[in-house]
Parts: sequence; C-alpha cells; structure tokens
Amino acid sequence: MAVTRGLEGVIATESSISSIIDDVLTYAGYNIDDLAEHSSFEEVIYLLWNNKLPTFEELAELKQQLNKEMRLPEGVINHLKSYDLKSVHPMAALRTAISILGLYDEESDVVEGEANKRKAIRIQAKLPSIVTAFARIRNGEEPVQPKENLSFAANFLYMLKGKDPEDIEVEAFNKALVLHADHELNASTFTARVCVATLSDVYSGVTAAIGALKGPLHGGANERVMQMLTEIGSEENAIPYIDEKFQNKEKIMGMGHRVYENGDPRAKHLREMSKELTKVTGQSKWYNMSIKIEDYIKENKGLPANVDFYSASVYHSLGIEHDLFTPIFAVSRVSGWLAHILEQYENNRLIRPRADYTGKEGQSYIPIEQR
Ligand SMILES: CC(=O)SCCNC(=O)CCNC(=O)[C@H](O)C(C)(C)COP(=O)(O)OP(=O)(O)OC[C@H]1O[C@@H](n2cnc3c(N)ncnc32)[C@H](O)[C@@H]1OP(=O)(O)O
Ligand SMILES: O=C([O-])CC(=O)C(=O)O
Repeated sequence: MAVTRGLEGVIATESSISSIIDDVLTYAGYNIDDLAEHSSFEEVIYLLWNNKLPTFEELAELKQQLNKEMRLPEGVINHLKSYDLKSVHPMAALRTAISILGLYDEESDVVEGEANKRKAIRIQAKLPSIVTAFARIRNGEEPVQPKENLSFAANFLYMLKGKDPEDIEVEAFNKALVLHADHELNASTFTARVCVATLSDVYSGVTAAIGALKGPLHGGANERVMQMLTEIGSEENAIPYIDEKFQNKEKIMGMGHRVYENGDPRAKHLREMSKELTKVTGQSKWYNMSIKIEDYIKENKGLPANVDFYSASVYHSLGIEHDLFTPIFAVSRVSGWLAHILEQYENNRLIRPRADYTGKEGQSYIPIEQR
C-alpha cells in the first residue's frame, strides 16, 4: 500500500465536534464567524462538549463549575517555584505541571464517563491558572487567585497581570479563545486521541497534546511569528527579510496550512483585531509589517496566513510576553482536546496504523566481540 506522508487527506475518525469543509470552519455546525462575533468562550466550551449551545441556566452552571475549580493545589504552585523558571520554556512547564496536576486528582485514573467529564472541567479551569502562575512566579510575583465575578477571558488577564483588564482587552482575548478552541483532527488533537484510545487517562491525553502543540509547525508558530516581526523591526525591512528566508528555503512562520486551500477563515478576525489593537497601543507598525508580509507571501508562494500569524501581534498588543503565546493557545485548545478525548472514549478503538518497512532484511546476528 502507498504511504500517505504526514497522513495528508487520510480520514482517521468520525467526529461531530468541528468541521472544515471548503475552507469553512464550524463548531458543531455553527460557523466560526458567528461564534467569533457573538459568543463567549464558556459558551464555546459548552458547545464543544455537549454538541449544543447552552441555555442561560446551563451556561451559568458551567461558569460556576469552572470558577470553583480554578484554584491550583499548593503542590503544583510549589513545584513551579522549585526550579529556575527563567531557563524553562512555559510550554515545557505547562506539560509537566498538567502531568503533576493529575497526581492531585483522586479520579485521575478512573477512565469512566462522569469522572472523565469532571476531570475535563478541572483541567479546563486549572490550565489558565498554571500558565498565569508560571508567568508571575518567573517574574518574582505571587500567583493571583481568580475572581468569581469575572469571565474566563477576563480572569486569565486578571490572574496574569494582577489588575482588572480593560473591556477592549477582554473582548479581544475572548475572541482569540473562541477562534482557537477546536480544529478538527489537527496534530495535537490527534495526539490526544491516539493517547486515550489506549484507554489511558484524560491527564495523559492532555499532557501528550501539549507536547504536540509546542512544536513550531503547529502551535509553537505564534511565538515565532513575533520573533520574526521583532527581527524585521521596520516596514522597510519586511520584504528583504522574507526574500532572504525564501533564498535560504526557510519557512515563514504563521503562513500555510495543511487543510485550507484559499485561506484560514480565522485569520480575517485576528487581522482586524491586530489592526485595531495596534492602533490603540500606538504600535501600528506590527500590523503594517504583517500585512506587507502576508500580501507578499500570498503573491509569491500562494500561501495564506494561518491562525498563528495575526494572533502574534494581537497578544503582543495585549502586553503579553511572547513565550506565553503558545501556552495561551493551549488555554483555548484544551477545550477541543477534551471534547475529542470524551468523544474518543465514547466510541473507542485502538489507533494503530502500519509502517511501510524500508530497512535492511535477512541480517545474520554477529556476536558483539566480532563486530
Ligand atoms: C495552529 C497551526 O498549527 S497552523 C500552522 C502553524 N505552523 C506554521 O505556521 C509553520 C509554517 N507553516 C508550515 O510549516 C506549513 O505550511 C504547515 C506545516 C502548516 C503545513 O504544511 P504541509 O501541508 O505539510 O506542507 P509542507 O510543509 O509539505 O509544504 C508544502 C510546500 O509549501 C512550502 N511551504 C509550506 N509552508 C510554508 C511556509 N510557511 N513558508 C514557506 N514555504 C512553505 C514548503 O516549503 C513546501 O514547498 P516544496 O514543495 O517546494 O518543498
Ligand atoms: O488544523 C491544523 O492542522 C492546525 C491547527 O490546529 C489549527 O489550524 O488550528
């Protein structure tokens, strides 16, 4: 049988969580454009986990459950304080901290319907607390406890900065969370599904997914987009910089996508947010540079911007440290991972493809002394 490199185009599972058809992204049948305009991230979590939008009561209950579960066990905070965070990438710290969090959950190894749902709430609630605690401890500050009356998006910014965020910041951050929440069988989601398809536990699935998201060809691209923009430094420098990358056959971060042919429907929302926020902060150069790069790459390589491209200047404008961009992706995408993990358990079969063996054959064993 022919090998499909990178499993491109292979249909590996059925799913009713999100779909990408003709470059249109939907969550449970709702167009991402409508969700981005109208919904809160909590509504999207509910939608992904229940395949329907919540009523007022259902949403209130989910918000209350999430809020109740946001506090971290002391042991996780002490763990974060126990090593030199300055030399640790936050995605590595997050991967380890989620794994440690499982050690404090009595139901960690109970792979069963209701226990899995309870763990989903705990993980969704605590992941932002880990990212923000990491960021504060690294800067010599104490973690900030969440506020009960704040939304998920507002609480993240509050726990990160220790002060109430502005409305415009909350609105932008909420929209970014909505846009990143799920994306069919992307690499980290597939990783999570492969992991739990062995009937391993939810914490293992999320830990594995964080490892996959960390890579620069996936969620790690957003941090590198900002690194690139910083290196470019000015609008005049943008095209010569990209030309040099082309000459060296280097990839441009935030560009291209395995599934979208004519463009990522999320990019237009993030582009608009980047335009608005960079204007507000008086740093339009990040947006202007990004537009120039996007147009040039589209024209010369036919590659469209993906979700990571404009999220970089959006998060930068919100005053967020650049290496937190990918952990923030995880704060949102964990909702999708958890939906897929629950769906995988519902109709499980071990995921175990085959490899086309291309190595040597018929080797005679030679004792070590004679090699
Ligand atoms: C949330 C997300 O995960 S979105 C993706 C985030 N990742 C990035 O932004 C990293 C940059 N982009 C890429 O590396 C790719 O476009 C991917 C990984 C996203 C998708 O890649 P694939 O579908 O596997 O395409 P592949 O890497 O095989 O590239 C196909 C061709 O397009 C070129 N190409 C693809 N993306 C880029 C890019 N960003 N910059 C320059 N060239 C590119 C490749 O060099 C290759 O050219 P070739 O055929 O001449 O060798
Ligand atoms: O779907 C993919 O290949 C990458 C991804 O996670 C996204 O674009 O959100």
